[in-house]
Amino acid sequence: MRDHGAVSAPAPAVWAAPTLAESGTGPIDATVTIPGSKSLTNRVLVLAAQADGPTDLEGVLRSRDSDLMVAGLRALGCGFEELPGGLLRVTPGPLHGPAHIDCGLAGTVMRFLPPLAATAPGAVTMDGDPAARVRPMGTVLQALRDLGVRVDGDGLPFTVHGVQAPAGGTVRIDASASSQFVSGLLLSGARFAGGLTVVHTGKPVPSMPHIEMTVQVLRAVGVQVDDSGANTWRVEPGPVVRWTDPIEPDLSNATPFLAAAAITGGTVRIPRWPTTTTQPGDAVRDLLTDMGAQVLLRDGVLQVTGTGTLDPLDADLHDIGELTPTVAALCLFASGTSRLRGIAHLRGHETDRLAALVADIRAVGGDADETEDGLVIRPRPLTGGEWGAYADHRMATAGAIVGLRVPGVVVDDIASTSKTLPGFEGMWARMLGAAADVGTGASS
Ligand SMILES: O=C(O)C1=C[C@@H](OP(=O)(O)O)[C@@H](O)[C@H](O)C1
Ligand SMILES: C=C(OP(=O)(O)O)C(=O)O
Repeated sequence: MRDHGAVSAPAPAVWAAPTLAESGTGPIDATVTIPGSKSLTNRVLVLAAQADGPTDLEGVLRSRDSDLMVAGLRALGCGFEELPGGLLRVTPGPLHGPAHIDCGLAGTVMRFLPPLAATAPGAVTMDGDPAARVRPMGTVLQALRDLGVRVDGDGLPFTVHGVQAPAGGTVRIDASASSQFVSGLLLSGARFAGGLTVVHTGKPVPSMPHIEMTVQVLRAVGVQVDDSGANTWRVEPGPVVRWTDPIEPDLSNATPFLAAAAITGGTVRIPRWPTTTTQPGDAVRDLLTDMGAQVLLRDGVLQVTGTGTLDPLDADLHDIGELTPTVAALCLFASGTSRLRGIAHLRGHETDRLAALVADIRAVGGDADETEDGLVIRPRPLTGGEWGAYADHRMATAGAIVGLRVPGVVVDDIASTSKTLPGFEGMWARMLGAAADVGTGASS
């Protein structure tokens, strides 16, 4: 069985992004199979660790972020077993410390596990990559303190001193820097003796679809949630039953492939596109339609075809911030100036994504500026150059998109894609030379 014990950051790997012209295969015409959603996988893993019996999970993502979640839950006392057919069996045990948890650069691990650790008697220390240590964390830790849990530290590294059934109750937080502060508390709320009521006060919470996803998965495992009031969520204490559905593909990870079709006049199809979903990646259908691509969802397959022109965008991405690197790459090839708004919180993502995008766009001869809450991107002819990944999977895949049309783009660390999509380069190469299905298994 795969070792989920230590999931260190992969060594950086320089990658010359292939242009479509170099691939010599004509327009892209590919069907790309996308692995499971990071956000769903890591929520379902946290819930399976609290369930009333073993859960066999189908379609879970295997990547650094999900491996870190598995390792963290294992450290807290949970069992994991690979079953035939790609299933992962999660066997909940009594959760307890002492334990050490490596969060890597995974927001879902660093924000979802402290509230669970608060319910695991003993000391649980958590740390992560150097880049993780500057990500906003204090809100979750202060929330736990306000709930009577002892916590040492205000950011990574920190220690949570868990107890059997912490009292719970009402906690007020400012979640304007990350929706994950709310999701993390809700996901373990049923284990607090009095349940949890989370009240947000402050500027609007970003990434609201991700909180809707949290509410939906909690209800699917029998947890009672009241989200009827604005900025208030109530989770009742009680048992967690088993999750049964296959995990949806990661729609955000599908977006670089769809963007490839849109900017090159090719066609990309993504199977198993859900009819309804809380994944923010589903918004790519509207974004690409607004930009002039042809978008068709039929029989569970999303098909995008580039039409040869791309209109500029003026869009508020507050709810769907994780799509920004893909969208920014698309905007470089639009017919006019694009404005992306509502994404100041991206400064606390894997890297400061606004600064990183501006730096990378300029490095390949482009013209972009940061605004207070977003980006302005003015298309102009691009040249090659080094595209920095900043350890950020979505920055790396944005570089791949740009490189399709611009010779000489070199991504300085393509290995960063292993955060949520290991094997990305192989999938990309096969898309360019694709005859048939582009899965994740085979090497290129
Ligand atoms: O809960 C989740 O799974 C996520 C929530 C969002 O975080 P923010 O609210 O910090 O943007 C999103 O950007 C991230 O990729 C995944
Ligand atoms: C912001 C992201 O990740 P994380 O879950 O680490 O916050 C992302 O994947 O775009």
